[in-house]
This record gives sequence, C-alpha cells and structure tokens, in this order.
Amino acid sequence: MDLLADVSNQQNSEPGSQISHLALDIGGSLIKLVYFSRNNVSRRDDDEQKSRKESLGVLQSDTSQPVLEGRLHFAKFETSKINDCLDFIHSKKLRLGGFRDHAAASSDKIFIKATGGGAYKFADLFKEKLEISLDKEDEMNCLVTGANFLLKAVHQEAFTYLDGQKEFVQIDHNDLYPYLLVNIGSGVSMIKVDGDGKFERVSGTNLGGGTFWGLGRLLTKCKNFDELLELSHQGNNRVIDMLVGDIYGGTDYAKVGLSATTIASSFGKAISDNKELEEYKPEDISRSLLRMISNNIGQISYLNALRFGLKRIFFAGFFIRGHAYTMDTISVAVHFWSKGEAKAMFLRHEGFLGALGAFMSYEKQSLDGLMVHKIMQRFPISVSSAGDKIYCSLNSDWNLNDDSIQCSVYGT
Ligand SMILES: Nc1ncnc2c1ncn2[C@@H]1O[C@H](COP(=O)(O)OP(=O)(O)OP(=O)(O)O)[C@@H](O)[C@H]1O
Ligand SMILES: CC(C)(CO)[C@@H](O)C(=O)NCCC(=O)O
Repeated sequence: MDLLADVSNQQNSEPGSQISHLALDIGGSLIKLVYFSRNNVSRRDDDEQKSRKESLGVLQSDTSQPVLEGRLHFAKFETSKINDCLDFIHSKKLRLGGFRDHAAASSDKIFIKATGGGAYKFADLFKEKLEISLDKEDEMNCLVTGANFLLKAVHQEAFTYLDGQKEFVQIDHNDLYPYLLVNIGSGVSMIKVDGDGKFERVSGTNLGGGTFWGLGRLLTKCKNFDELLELSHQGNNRVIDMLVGDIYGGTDYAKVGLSATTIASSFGKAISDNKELEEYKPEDISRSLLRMISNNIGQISYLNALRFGLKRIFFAGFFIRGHAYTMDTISVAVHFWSKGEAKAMFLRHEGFLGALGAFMSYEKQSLDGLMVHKIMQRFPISVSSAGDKIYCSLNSDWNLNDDSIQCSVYGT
C-alpha cells in the first residue's frame, strides 16, 4: 500500500510541503476535512527543531531526530456546497493524501478515508469528479476513536462550562471509561464508550443541530448559521417561552422543585399572544429555539447517563460551536436533572471527532517508511507501543474555525 505523497514529487499549493493522509467526514450538514501537510526536514533546520522539541517538552534523554515536520489541517464546508469542497480538494491537490491498494484488483485506484453518511451518498460524485474512491469507515467508530484520541492526547481538551466559567478538566487515562459521548450534529447520537473501540450507540434524537438551524432559518430568515447563533446573544427567550411563573401567577411551583423562571413550555407564549411571526424579534426566536434544543439534548443525555450509571458526559459536534449560551443551557440541564451528580463536559475540537477518527484509521499504513501509531501532543502521553511519535503543538483557538496545528514526527 503506497501513500501517494510518498511516491509523488508533485507540487501542491503550499511550497515545500506535501500532503499526506486526507480524511473526510461527510455529514448531513457539514463536510469536515483533516489532512497533514509535511515539510521536508533539512540539517539546516536542526537548531530550530531542537528548540521546538524543547518547547514541546521532549525529554532531554530522548536523542531522536525529527523525521518530518508539518501541519495537521482542519477545514469544513457545507454539505449542500459539496462542489466547493471538491474544488478545494482539487486545487490543493489533497488527493495526494490518499493511498493505492496494491492488493486490490485495480491498483491504480486512489482511496481516501471517509466517514459519515455522505461517504455512501457521494461516493459516485467523488469518483466522477476527482477519480477518488472513498474508503468507508464507520461513523460511530470514527467518533469514538476521535474522542478517545483527543481526550488522551491533547492537553486541556475537555472542559466544563457553568455560569460563564470555563474550567479545564484533567483527564486521568486510567479512569476515562465509561463515559457518554453525545455528538450533536444534524441529528444527535449518544454513545456509551467503554474503551478503545468498545462502544455502543445507546440512543439518539432527531432534534439536533439541523433542527435548530432549519427551524431558525425558516423563522428568522437568517442567511447563515453563525448569524442565527449571533442573534441569540441579544435575545430574550421569556418573550416567547411560557414560564412556570406565567402559569402559576408569578410564583414558583416549589412543591415539585420548579422555580417561576423555569421554562414550562418552549414557544408556549405564542399560543395566546395573538401575534404574527413578524411581530416577534428574530433574536428572541433564536434564543428560545437554542434553549429548547439544548435543553432537550441535555435532558435526554442525562437520562441515558442515568440508564447506564455514567457520571461523565462529553458533548461534541458542530452544533455547539463553543457557544456560551448553548454550553450553559446543556450544563444547567444536566446539573438540574442529575441534582449535581452528572457532569457535562465539552471538547475543544468538538466538530472534528469523526474526521480525526477517519484520519487515525490510516495509522497502520506507512508514512515515510515509518509506522505511525499515535499522533500526540507532548502532554502527558506515554511512549507509543510502536515507538514512533508525532508531537503536536496546538495554537490557541483552532477549535472555532478552520485552522491547523503544528506537528513534528520523531522516530525512536
Ligand atoms: N457553518 C455552519 N453551517 C451549517 N451548520 C452549522 C455551521 N456551523 C455549525 N453548524 C451546526 O452544526 C450542525 C452540524 O454539525 P456536524 O458537522 O457535527 O454534523 P453533521 O456531520 O453534519 O451531521 P450528522 O452527523 O447528523 O450527519 C448543523 O446542523 C448546525 O446546527
Ligand atoms: C443519522 C445520524 C447517525 C447521521 O450522522 C445522525 O444524524 C443521528 O444520530 N440522528 C438521530 C437519529 C435518531 O436516533 O433519532
């Protein structure tokens, strides 16, 4: 099996770099891409590498030399604009990140790892437009692989968010499992994770990110997702939501633990307001909608955690978008229903779990003659069983936008 980048000297759009290992996650709303572009390492760069290695905290006794350096890139496209994605792959020559399977009947075929429903739906399109065959990886398996990798390999990956306070969670590798992974994409999957490759999709809900964006677009005329999310900042959900206090004449229903400000019925005020849609502010609609979806997901997640006795729930998926109000609502729902027993946690690289999982599935294939068994940030990882390591240093905020991280590969 050859990685195309190993056998080709073709240029790509970044001078001095070569693409290897492109992986795709083609979902109902978004296509996510992860790819590695490497720079050739020359002797001249030795000093720079040494200082980088030191800054990454590689042990002084580790005398290994960097074998290659490069960047791990992340990009996303709306699935409805798949042609933009195909153009991107073409223009950046990302197809070089595929591989040829010599064991297969026609060894001239180029394969790219792909997951998500679109790996099936758009397989013919990729063949027709880019002459690429998609090597399909199971979506849930990729999500779990991506989540386990991030939780184990990336420092300050998981955090809690409550009352506007973000707090990073120290992950104990020996005490990570079991946990509930809630991936909020177009729809929502809830997966009980018991170990590496050990998981079960225990539940899901069709009220997910697609519902928020779809209903929000119809009700507010917003043109893009971020605009809708932005609107929710300025909105007041109490204008449309019917609160316990609205029903109980301003008082709590204390006997069953419901405060006057608890939402009794999302959008319930619209029943009796006698107002037309145009009379509601789009920002109030957006806020109510965001609260409704987030609350519901938080509640179902908690119920599933309860069902299996899980204390930790990790939320991921591009719906979250690192958005304060979304995370706060989910956290409050989990806290409220579990009476503080269960903990909602979020992942900095929320949207790329599936794509990273597909990317990791290349790991048994050669990269520059090496076997790459782990991609890891310096922190706080043990030596990989195969010996070869990639250290990644993260730049500060790449979870929110398309970005890349610096990686160095050190053979041992
Ligand atoms: N720029 C954007 N355009 C569209 N949706 C966005 C955008 N940014 C965030 N979202 C939200 O993220 C959701 C998609 O998340 P994600 O990419 O994790 O799922 P998906 O893989 O497309 O869906 P599924 O796994 O259900 O097939 C959208 O439904 C929307 O709520
Ligand atoms: C169908 C998938 C798995 C596609 O990613 C996702 O959109 C989802 O989990 N939807 C929810 C389906 C349900 O369990 O009701």
